[in-house]
Amino acid sequence: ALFTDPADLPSTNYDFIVIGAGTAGSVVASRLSEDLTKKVLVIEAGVDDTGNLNVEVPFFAPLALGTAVDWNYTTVAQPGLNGRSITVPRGYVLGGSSAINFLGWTLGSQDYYNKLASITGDSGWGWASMQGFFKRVSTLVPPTDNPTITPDEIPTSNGNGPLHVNLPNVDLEPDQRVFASAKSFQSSSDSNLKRFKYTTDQNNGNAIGFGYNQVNAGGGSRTTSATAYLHPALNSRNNIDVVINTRVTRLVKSGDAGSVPVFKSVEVATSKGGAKTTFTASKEVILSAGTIGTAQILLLSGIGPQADLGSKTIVNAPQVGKNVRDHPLLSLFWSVNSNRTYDDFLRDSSLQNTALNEWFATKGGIFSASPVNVLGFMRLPQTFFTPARPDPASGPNAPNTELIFVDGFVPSDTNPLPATGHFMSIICVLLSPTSVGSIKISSNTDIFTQPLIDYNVLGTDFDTQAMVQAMKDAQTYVGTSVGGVNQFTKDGYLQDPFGSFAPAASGSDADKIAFMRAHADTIHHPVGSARMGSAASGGSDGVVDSRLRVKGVSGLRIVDASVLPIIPEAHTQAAVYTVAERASDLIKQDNGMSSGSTTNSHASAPPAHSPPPPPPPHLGNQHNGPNPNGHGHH
Ligand SMILES: Cc1cc2nc3c(=O)[nH]c(=O)nc-3n(C[C@H](O)[C@H](O)[C@H](O)COP(=O)(O)OP(=O)(O)OC[C@H]3O[C@@H](n4cnc5c(N)ncnc54)[C@H](O)[C@@H]3O)c2cc1C
Repeated sequence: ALFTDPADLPSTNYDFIVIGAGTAGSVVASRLSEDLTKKVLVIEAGVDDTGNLNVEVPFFAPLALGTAVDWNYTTVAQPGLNGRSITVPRGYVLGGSSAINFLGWTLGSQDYYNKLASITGDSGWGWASMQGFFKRVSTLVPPTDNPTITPDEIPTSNGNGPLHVNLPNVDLEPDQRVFASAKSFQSSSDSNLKRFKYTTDQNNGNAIGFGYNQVNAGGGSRTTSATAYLHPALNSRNNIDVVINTRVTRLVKSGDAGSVPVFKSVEVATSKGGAKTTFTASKEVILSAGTIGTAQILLLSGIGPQADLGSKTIVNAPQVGKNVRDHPLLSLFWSVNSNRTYDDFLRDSSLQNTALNEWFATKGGIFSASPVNVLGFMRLPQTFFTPARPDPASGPNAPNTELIFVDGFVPSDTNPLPATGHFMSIICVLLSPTSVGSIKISSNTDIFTQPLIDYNVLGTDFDTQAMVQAMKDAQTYVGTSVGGVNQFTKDGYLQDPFGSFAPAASGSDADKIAFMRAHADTIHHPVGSARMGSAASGGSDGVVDSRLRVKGVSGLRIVDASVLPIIPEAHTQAAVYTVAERASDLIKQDNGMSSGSTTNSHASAPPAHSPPPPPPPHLGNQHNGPNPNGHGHH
């Protein structure tokens, strides 16, 4: 059942305790509770997801940021960004970040998973195995509303899982221009242009190419790990309890197994300085609090680098909070000769009303898809790599960079929405960054104080030069004619680079780097703070082993984005879901439970969360209701 106060839980003893009902935690809790003889407790710091339009309406995804469903963290000052500190949104809600993310559904390449297998020495992380776990997660629901999508454009890599994924419901102006360009570029004799390819499916192992953005919004509403996994388990089983509004303050040593400390107890509180309660698992505690939360909880529990924790160290785990990576992003803008872009929707509440009413009535229309219809993954030019600047991607068929085409202006703190005009934006993303950051706590802090988050954005020469190349690639993409035709300017659609981007577009590499340092952000894909160890080091560089057990302790496992030793060259949620599916099998195997379910055990439709239409939120305002955590957004 769902509880809002830990004092109301029927017991303090469970078989399994899952910390965090986020993307991974909801999968694991749901899978473990398939064994009706095992009792599962899930502890979630955040709020219920039910009835929140910013969570349910796919187009509203950006509106959830800075609200009560966001942890609302910020980074420490970033030297690579002129000392700016940037926001770090994370889901503070059932479903975790899967409930507030931008819905892109990209698995990453075969090379990525095979590299994971070779790093960890565990073939179970390789593509052949992980492709099967991916198929347990998602089902492709064809779009109902977009006649431009033909049957041969429907991706085939999704399986029959409970997460419903769709293609864009509405045709937008950049879409066919992007595809026509890619189709002509890939057959060009110019090796620079040949890097831009067309694909119908970025999730089939070959991630490279420009195609439709698959999004976890099958049927027109967002599906999350809560709607697809957690709520169906709660609705159909008595052996799973979930408590929200409750933070794990630390893991508590519950005994010793020989010389190894056992960590099967969990201390919680609902407010800073509030009463603490302890829950104990007879089998395992599974830490799924995400790259930031997991590192913070481990450090507050005395599991971390002795060099930082000093006398508070219970287990010296030098890699906790290290090896953190995120993908830098940078938005570029062009004026366009069109009045069909998103820009008017961002400015005009009557247009929003109409679109929201259509969404309520049919789950269709512009609000039924994410704000992104098309994106592409590509390699850096081969000439970019030198012995001093090797390719950091996980293999020769893994992408280095990404271009996301947006049918309107992408507003941000440093580039607010212009009052007038129509725009196309291209978001450049660096998928294979070399900058490494960290998560730390300062002494005498607690779980109610945000940790020190340092992504070290654009902290290396490789990263700044690769972003320069991505900017040039975006300009090449929209600026090149093939067979005498430029798909973007042929009918007068694309005009000049706009605003702060204009001088960088025509300027030198130094101008581009100055623009990047002033405006770059990240795309909120942090991984790595509790990484799996490498076989080459005998595991000594890992926080967890390849079965995700925390090294040096007993009873504790980590399942979330933090365990990934390298960052996927993709948006990260599909990897996290897939890792969580395999982890659920590993936990079942290690506890003598039957595993390997490949059927969809949660086939029931996500619960309908549709209240009567309220007044639409203001799309331009990203701060409608601050998170009570008050971590000082901006
Ligand atoms: C704004 C945004 C946009 C994104 N866009 C995309 C996208 O388009 N496509 C994509 O693939 N990926 C995207 N991502 C990334 C993706 O969502 C994450 O990689 C993924 O969801 C991480 O899953 P996780 O299980 O590791 O963590 P989370 O899903 O964040 O789950 C962690 C959970 O633990 C809880 N928790 C933390 N600390 C505690 C504590 N002390 N006590 C109890 N509970 C705690 C949290 O509240 C949360 O529910 C985006 C992320 C964000 C934030």
